[in-house]
Amino acid sequence: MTEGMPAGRAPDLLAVSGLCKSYSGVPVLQDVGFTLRPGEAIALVGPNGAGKTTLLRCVAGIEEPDEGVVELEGRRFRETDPEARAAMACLLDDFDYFPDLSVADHLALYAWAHGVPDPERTVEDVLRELDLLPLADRLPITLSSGQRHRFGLASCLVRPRRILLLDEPEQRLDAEGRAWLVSRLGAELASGVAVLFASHDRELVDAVADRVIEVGS
Ligand SMILES: Nc1ncnc2c1ncn2[C@@H]1O[C@H](COP(=O)(O)OP(=O)(O)OP(=O)(O)O)[C@@H](O)[C@H]1O
Repeated sequence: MTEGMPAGRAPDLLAVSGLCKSYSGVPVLQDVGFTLRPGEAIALVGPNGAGKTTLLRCVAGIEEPDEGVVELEGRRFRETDPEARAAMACLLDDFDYFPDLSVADHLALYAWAHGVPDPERTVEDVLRELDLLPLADRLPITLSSGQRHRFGLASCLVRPRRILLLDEPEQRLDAEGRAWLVSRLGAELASGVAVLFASHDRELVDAVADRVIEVGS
């Protein structure tokens, strides 16, 4: 246990401190800081343009903050560090895929690249869970926006993860999909995965988040 840590408190997985980010001189993030422990969920809330996505992108290392530090288990987080990359599964605005690989092939490649022992089995299980099995052989471009969003969520679930970073994971999901999301995120937390997510869905936030950060206030 870390010196000085209260008994029973898990050590921080992620520690964010002093994050500042401006675009063209206009401040978006000003001195943002928080910590996230295993099995804990933090929701980022706030109106359109508040800075939620910017904060997630800075934490994921996709965006360079003007100031501030992101640490994974006490070490500075670098996207180029394979260990750090292996820990963080992200679904951000700009989910990218290989346009000429089928849904299943894409996910299998992803699982294999992350060292999952039985990629095909893992992919099949996740496709089934997300109702994507009938679409396994389709190209991503042929999916509806909701199906493509499920595909993005699937890409986070076929790989190992200790932190899930999700930007509006509820978007484009139908009612059944939203109920699934609540229960899946609950299962992730129960297994010790930490979740940092931005959301406009109050029900999802209330059901999943241990703490809420109002971004931009
Ligand atoms: N690359 C960029 N260049 C310039 N301005 C940007 C850039 N990215 C974001 N912004 C601005 O930063 C502010 C925060 O944007 P951000 O996408 O982080 O907000 P958000 O809270 O995620 O919004 P939403 O709820 O609409 O998704 C907005 O004013 C946006 O216009």
